[in-house]
Amino acid sequence: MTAQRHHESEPSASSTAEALVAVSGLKKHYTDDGFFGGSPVKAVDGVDLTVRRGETLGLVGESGCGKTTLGRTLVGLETPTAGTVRYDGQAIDELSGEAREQWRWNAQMVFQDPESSLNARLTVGEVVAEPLEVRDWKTERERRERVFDLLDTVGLQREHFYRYPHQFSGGQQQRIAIARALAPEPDFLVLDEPVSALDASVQAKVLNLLADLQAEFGLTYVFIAHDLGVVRHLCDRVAVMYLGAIMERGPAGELFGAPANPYTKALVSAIPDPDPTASRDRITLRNSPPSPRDPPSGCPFSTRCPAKIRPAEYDHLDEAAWRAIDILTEVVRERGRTDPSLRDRIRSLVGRSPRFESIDEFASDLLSDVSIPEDARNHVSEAVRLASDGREDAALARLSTEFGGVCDDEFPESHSVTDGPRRSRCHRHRPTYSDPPDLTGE
Ligand SMILES: Nc1ncnc2c1ncn2[C@@H]1O[C@H](COP(=O)(O)OP(=O)(O)OP(=O)(O)O)[C@@H](O)[C@H]1O
Repeated sequence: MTAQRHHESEPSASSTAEALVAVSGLKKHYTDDGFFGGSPVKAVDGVDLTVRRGETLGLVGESGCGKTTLGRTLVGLETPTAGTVRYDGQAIDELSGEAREQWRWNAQMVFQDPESSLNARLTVGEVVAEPLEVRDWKTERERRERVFDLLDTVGLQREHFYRYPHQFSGGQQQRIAIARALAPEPDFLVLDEPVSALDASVQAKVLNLLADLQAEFGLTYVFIAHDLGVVRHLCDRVAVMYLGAIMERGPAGELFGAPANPYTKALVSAIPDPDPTASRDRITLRNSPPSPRDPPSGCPFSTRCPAKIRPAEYDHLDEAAWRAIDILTEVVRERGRTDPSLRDRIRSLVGRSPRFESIDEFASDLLSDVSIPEDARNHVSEAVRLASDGREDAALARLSTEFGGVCDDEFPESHSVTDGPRRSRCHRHRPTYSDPPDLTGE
């Protein structure tokens, strides 16, 4: 079953006044025709987000959750599969001619790895001047003057104009990349992990430079980062992404101080505490995120969520039993994903694969130390029998009917979680359920 991904309504007229970039129902799916071709990679899968003029919005989440793809789509380096990107109130797919050029000019991106983002055959001056030349901006003399000014702005020297990028350190290369991004005088920059490739000692300098540039030129930033400590320090607001969706968003201080969504709780619990004497429990998430080719049909986080809502009739099952049932469900789903003809090909290539064949053995191993009451155990055994007959869909249906709940079936709506602008996607925010509990100390 594919759950409907309802999205939030478009920003109201009053909020668009302060929105520089607003996206609604945004999707970016990649289709390929390779060996595993078929389902598209749903890198961004229904995002609603506003970036306010002059702010720094942090975009965080585990590797592969779609941050870079979303960032690239915001500056026009990717074309959305669905949804709308508005820049300064204008839908960008409706822009053409000079208006479109102007938007491309206004929205720039800085990439993680400066070395590979700079053309090694051009001098620094040529690299920075390139965007101006492409647009035939003013005279060559004026372009040269502008590049000198930009080098000065990012803390490089005039004589660096004539050198090549490889002659510089990582921090200086990132300064060159920033100068290049600033050349068209943009209002909006997507900074994709701009300091993660740099030495720790240089990171702070580049971050300070970015903060100074923002203050001087009134820039609006989307700051993509893994390092939540940096995001907390630098960003006004934060959006937490998981498997192509925004799970929570709100002011950085509030969101880090009292995360509302179970996924944010887990991420925040992993931020190292600057006070080494403070004791804080970390939430350990099991497994890795599911494939974006085949995301769960309900809540994207449902396969790993420690606060998942369980059916009331199985209140008596303990956490170990639920964990075993969840793992079994994932393994059956994984088997079901693999086309039987592909299974045969793999079998003929690598010999008999226990992963594909002995689900009974796997299940009896998994469940041997777990206490599962008889009523539940009968359903589990029936599901294993169906999977063992190659009827994974029927097995999944059985597991889902018996043990599934709202988190497996429905994409969660975005709920307001404070009086302010905080929003979180989690069924537990519905009045019928209790809020996500403290998840530490598992
Ligand atoms: N051009 C592409 N073609 C096919 N799949 C892609 C493409 N670009 C990204 N993807 C896939 O889309 C998903 C999201 O990738 P993306 O790089 O946006 O994530 P991310 O959160 O930025 O990850 P990271 O933090 O590792 O950079 C991943 O599964 C990735 O493999």
